[in-house]
Amino acid sequence: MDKVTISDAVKYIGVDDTDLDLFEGQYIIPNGVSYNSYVILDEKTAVMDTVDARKSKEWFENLKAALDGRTVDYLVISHLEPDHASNVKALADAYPDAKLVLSVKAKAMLPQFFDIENLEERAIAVKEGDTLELGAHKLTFVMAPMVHWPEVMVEYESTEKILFSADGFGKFGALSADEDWTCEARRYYFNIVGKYGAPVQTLLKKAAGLDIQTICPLHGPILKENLEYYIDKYNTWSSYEPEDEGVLVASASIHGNTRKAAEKMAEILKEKGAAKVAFTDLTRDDMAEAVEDAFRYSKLVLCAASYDGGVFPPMEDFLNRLAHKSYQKRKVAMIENGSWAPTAKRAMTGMLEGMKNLSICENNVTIMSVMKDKDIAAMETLADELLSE
Ligand SMILES: Cc1cc2nc3c(=O)[nH]c(=O)nc-3n(C[C@H](O)[C@H](O)[C@H](O)COP(=O)(O)O)c2cc1C
Repeated sequence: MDKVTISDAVKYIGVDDTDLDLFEGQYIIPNGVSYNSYVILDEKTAVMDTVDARKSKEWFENLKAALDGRTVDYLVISHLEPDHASNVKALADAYPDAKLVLSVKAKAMLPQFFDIENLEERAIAVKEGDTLELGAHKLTFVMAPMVHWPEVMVEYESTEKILFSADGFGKFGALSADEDWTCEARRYYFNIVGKYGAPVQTLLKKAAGLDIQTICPLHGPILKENLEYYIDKYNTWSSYEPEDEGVLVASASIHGNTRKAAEKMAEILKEKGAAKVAFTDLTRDDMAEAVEDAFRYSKLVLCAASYDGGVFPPMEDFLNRLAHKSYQKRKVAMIENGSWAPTAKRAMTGMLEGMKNLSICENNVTIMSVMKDKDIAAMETLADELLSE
């Protein structure tokens, strides 16, 4: 915590969590995650969100140290997800004079999580553009519904030009981890916020009207420099445009023959000059990273075994996840494998049909059990079609 510095008046009081097995019950986090929280010390004090219940003790210690004997005047609640709001009641109880500042929707949702006495008197429900004076510092509230919960708001502090961006611009990885921002921010974005591109675009348009010098998200590092880079990434991601020209080859193989064909396809694509070819084994690799790469690149090759009159479940799972996250605007090729009545292509096509603006190749390939020379020739044709504009 000591190394995270924002300013004399704005203190970081968040915590790292380095031994959580799965974030949101499904995402591996090899380098942990941080639950960020901040306190603004002015004539009035404002705590900006709390943290996950796993780290309550450490967070309260950080809070007390930062307050240095002062009390909490306001707790600003950007949204109610438990990884940030778990300590709302604990703080409300520990500081009975603190007011809870939250969106109108958050106020309505709060009793689902906590029974807070005198909520009517304690809550300040804010709307778009409302402000809160703390002294020299002033918060302006900007509603961000469905980024990625309905009650979300972000806060802009105009004296120091800080955007408290809720889960926006967050990433996996504890603050103690020394790692690249983009990879883990992209994996976080597409798997957690991905479905809500349009609300993110709306928020970005509002943010464009603010003079922002620092972004304080609820996960990951505080962003102080080169903010255009991060905002530009969010613009690309939330508009569902490919970030990089390239192909993700995704393989779902039972006994290994489909995987061999997938690897051959990756080789062919490289030989034919694909800008970048990424590969994922959907039976073993991180599914969240596969989703991330599907959005990152402009093209996708689905290689799957037939299974019980449908498609091998790891591929079904992958496509289901892509559908959840509004996968769109990409070119897709398919290679299916089967031993008696191949059905993978039909099943995959059915799942792709519900997605917007996909261009599906015509020369998709069917392999019967083991890849033959004629299959390789067919894959060459498919690669040409996929790489053509
Ligand atoms: C449980 C199970 C169900 C299968 N269902 C089908 C099927 O419906 N149609 C078909 O043609 N092949 C089916 N197969 C066969 C595989 O799709 C086929 O052997 C394929 O070549 C396997 O490729 P792989 O070596 O990549 O696993 C099934 C195999 C298993 C194990």
